[in-house]
Amino acid sequence: MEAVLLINKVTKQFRKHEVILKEISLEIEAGTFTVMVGASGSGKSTLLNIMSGLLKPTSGSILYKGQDITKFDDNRLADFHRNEIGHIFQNYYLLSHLTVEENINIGISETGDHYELTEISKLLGIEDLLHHFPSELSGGQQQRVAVARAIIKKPSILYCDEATGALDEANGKKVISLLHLIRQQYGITIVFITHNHEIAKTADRVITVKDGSILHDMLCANPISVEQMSWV
Ligand SMILES: Nc1ncnc2c1ncn2[C@@H]1O[C@H](COP(=O)(O)OP(=O)(O)OP(=O)(O)O)[C@@H](O)[C@H]1O
Repeated sequence: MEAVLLINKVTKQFRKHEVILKEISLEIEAGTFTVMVGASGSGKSTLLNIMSGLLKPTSGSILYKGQDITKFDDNRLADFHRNEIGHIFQNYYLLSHLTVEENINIGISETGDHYELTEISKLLGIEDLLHHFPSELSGGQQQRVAVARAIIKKPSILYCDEATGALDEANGKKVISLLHLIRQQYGITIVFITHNHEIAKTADRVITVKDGSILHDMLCANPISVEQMSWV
C-alpha cells in the first residue's frame, strides 16, 4: 500500500520547555484507520497537530504525498488545510448562529472539489437536520455535523482528536461506525486519538505513545466490529 504520510525524525520542544516529541518516525498508509493511544501528556495531540500541519516541528520532516509540509509557506499551508485535511475534535466547534447546512458548507473550499451535501448528509444520517441550529441537536448529532463539515471537501486524511470523548456509548459507537464507513466508501485515511482501548480494537493499526516516543506500533490483522465493542 502507498504511504500518504511519511514522518521522519520529528522532534518538538515548546520554547525552553522539555522535549515533548523525541525523533518520531512513522509511515501512514493511504486508506487505513490508525488509532493513537497513550497516557495523558504523552504527546499524542502534539504529534497529530504536527502531522496535520497545524504545528511546526522543532526538527524533522512531514512528507505528504512526497511534499514536505514543514517547508510550506503560509498560503500553501492554508491551501493544504482547505483542500487536503479534515479535523474533528472532542468539541464540535459548530457556529451557533448558522444552520447545520451552513455549518457543513463552511468545509467546502473555493479552489477544491467537494462531495454533494445531500450525499454526505444522508450517509451521516443528518439529512433531516439541515435547517436546524446546533443548539437544537444532541451531542452525537452535532459531532456528525462536524464530521460532515470535515469531509465534504474530499480530504485525503481525517484527523480525529478525542472525537468521541464527550459522547455516550450509543452516540460514540455511531460516530465510530460512520468513520469506518467513510473510510471504506471514500478511502479517506483516518488517524484517531483516543483513551478508549475498545475503539483501538476496531482499528487496522494501534500506535502507543509514551513520553514523546512510540512505545508500540501494532498492525491488527482482525479488528473487531463496532457491534462487538464494549464501551469504557
Ligand atoms: N503550547 C504548548 N506549550 C508548552 N507545552 C505544551 C504545549 N502544548 C502541549 N504542551 C505539553 O506537551 C505535552 C504533551 O501534550 P499533548 O497535548 O500532546 O499530550 P496528549 O498525549 O495529547 O495528552 P491528552 O491525552 O491529555 O490530550 C504536555 O506535557 C503538555 O503540557
